[in-house]
Amino acid sequence: MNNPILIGFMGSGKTTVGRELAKELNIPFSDLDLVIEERIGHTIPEFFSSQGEAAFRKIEADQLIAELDSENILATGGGTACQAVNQEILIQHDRPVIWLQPSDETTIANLSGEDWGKRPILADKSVDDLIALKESRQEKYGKTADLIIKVDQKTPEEIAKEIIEELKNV
Ligand SMILES: Nc1ncnc2c1ncn2[C@@H]1O[C@H](COP(=O)(O)OP(=O)(O)OP(=O)(O)O)[C@@H](O)[C@H]1O
Ligand SMILES: O=C(O)C1=C[C@@H](O)[C@@H](O)[C@H](O)C1
Ligand SMILES: [Mg+2]
Repeated sequence: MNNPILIGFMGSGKTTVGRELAKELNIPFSDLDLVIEERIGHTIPEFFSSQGEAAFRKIEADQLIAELDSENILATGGGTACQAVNQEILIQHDRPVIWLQPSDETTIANLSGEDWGKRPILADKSVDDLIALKESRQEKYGKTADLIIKVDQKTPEEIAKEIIEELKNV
């Protein structure tokens, strides 16, 4: 099997479900955000405030290519699949790209509390801004996705199992 790549908006569960999927399939897991944090020696919010988003996007694109050299299940960052350069890479690759798709309500619930502050893109943003950003990105995720998985009211384990079933048909 070509191991899947998870895409989707912040809080859709890419990291959480990716870990579960890797456990179920007994395949190593990589999380692009975490690999980048190890590489730069700072948290992503720290890097955004010192170097800015454009610098982050360069490293993200570079690290995406590096991660695709491995067979690990890959959880991308929330903006990875929205960058044109990354879309090219994801489309050309023959690994299945899975879009985790939550409702607005689930997105807000998943990002409330601590998780909001860990995402620099959300700094100083309201809930309405968050929903507008999510809406503006939908078409971009759709462009690269081979499979859409709706995640509302499902546990990470259930989502992982559904992905495994659906992958048999991709
Ligand atoms: N299916 C789920 N059921 C319950 N909680 C969930 C589910 N999926 C994710 N969460 C929770 O939502 C929060 C965000 O999840 P996660 O970090 O996996 O999202 P992400 O898509 O990786 O976000 P980012 O794009 O910012 O990396 C976490 O606190 C996680 O525990
Ligand atoms: O949605 C985004 O643009 C981001 C999501 C996070 O996963 C990180 O990759 C970073 O905070 C940017
Ligand atoms: Mg994540």
